[in-house]
Amino acid sequence: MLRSCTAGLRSIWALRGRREGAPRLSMDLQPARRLFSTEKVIHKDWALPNPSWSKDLKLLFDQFMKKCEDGSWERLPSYKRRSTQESEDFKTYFLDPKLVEEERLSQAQLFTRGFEDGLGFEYVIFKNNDEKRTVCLFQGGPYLQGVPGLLHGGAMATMIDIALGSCTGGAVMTANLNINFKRPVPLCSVVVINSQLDKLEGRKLFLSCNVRSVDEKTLYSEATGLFIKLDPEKSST
Ligand SMILES: CCCCCCCC/C=C\CCCCCCCC(=O)SCCNC(=O)CCNC(=O)[C@H](O)C(C)(C)COP(=O)(O)OP(=O)(O)OC[C@H]1O[C@@H](n2cnc3c(N)ncnc32)[C@H](O)[C@@H]1OP(=O)(O)O
Repeated sequence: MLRSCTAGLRSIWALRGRREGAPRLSMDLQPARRLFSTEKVIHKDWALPNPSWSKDLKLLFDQFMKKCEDGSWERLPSYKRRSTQESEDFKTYFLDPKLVEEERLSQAQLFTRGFEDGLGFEYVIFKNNDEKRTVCLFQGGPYLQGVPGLLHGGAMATMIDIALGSCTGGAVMTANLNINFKRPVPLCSVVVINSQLDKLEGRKLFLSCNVRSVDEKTLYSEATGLFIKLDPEKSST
């Protein structure tokens, strides 16, 4: 585990070194470059391998990509920002312009995608629509440390929330999340989150998941969640 983390960090530092060593642009060109690279970052799909991914994560990714070939599974792309359609869906419920200034909103991004490659949340989600379940492959980086050498429980809870949410569809909010942390997760290791939709009752979606090691021998966590489809007649704020 430690070896893969060190290798990951080494490649991050190597990337940084290259970036820092790159020739600087003149002052006049920098704003244009910043705008261009920001655009590229916003539209980049982050649920794809990068040099910080461990051998385990790449191997599992390849296995699931194979399962996608017959159409039974699909890889969910992941962006730093919500799509225009998703944002419009949620604006219907959270319309109060006093809450967040438009300028601040334009800076908003999914916080799990706010880290440099390998330092935070590295993950990809695969969905099986017929079976109403998803598999999330997650490698928690060194900036997600809680107890020394271990992944912070809040980081795990975040990924569980996202994994359960990926089994829903449309505009939903988490109403309840229950997690049993059974074993601590080593920092920089890869875990597999298996989530499923158990029951749909009106606007209520009942979901559950388990978090296991790649070899499936260790059960790290079990969780249940209640998600509520937002009611267009109600404003939540
Ligand atoms: C989400 C993005 C999706 C994009 C998709 C991208 C691709 C997929 C990839 C990745 C997925 C990403 C997933 C991200 C996940 C992140 C989610 C969050 O972080 S959410 C922030 C934290 N949650 C809050 O802040 C909620 C705060 N609470 C509320 O706003 C309301 O309470 C709300 C909307 C949850 C419900 O309010 P009401 O007014 O619409 O509905 P009422 O009438 O109160 O409840 C409806 C039913 O649910 C029960 N209910 C509500 N809350 C309950 C609770 N806590 N426990 C038990 N039952 C509850 C009620 O008893 C009622 O049941 P009866 O219909 O009468 O049978």
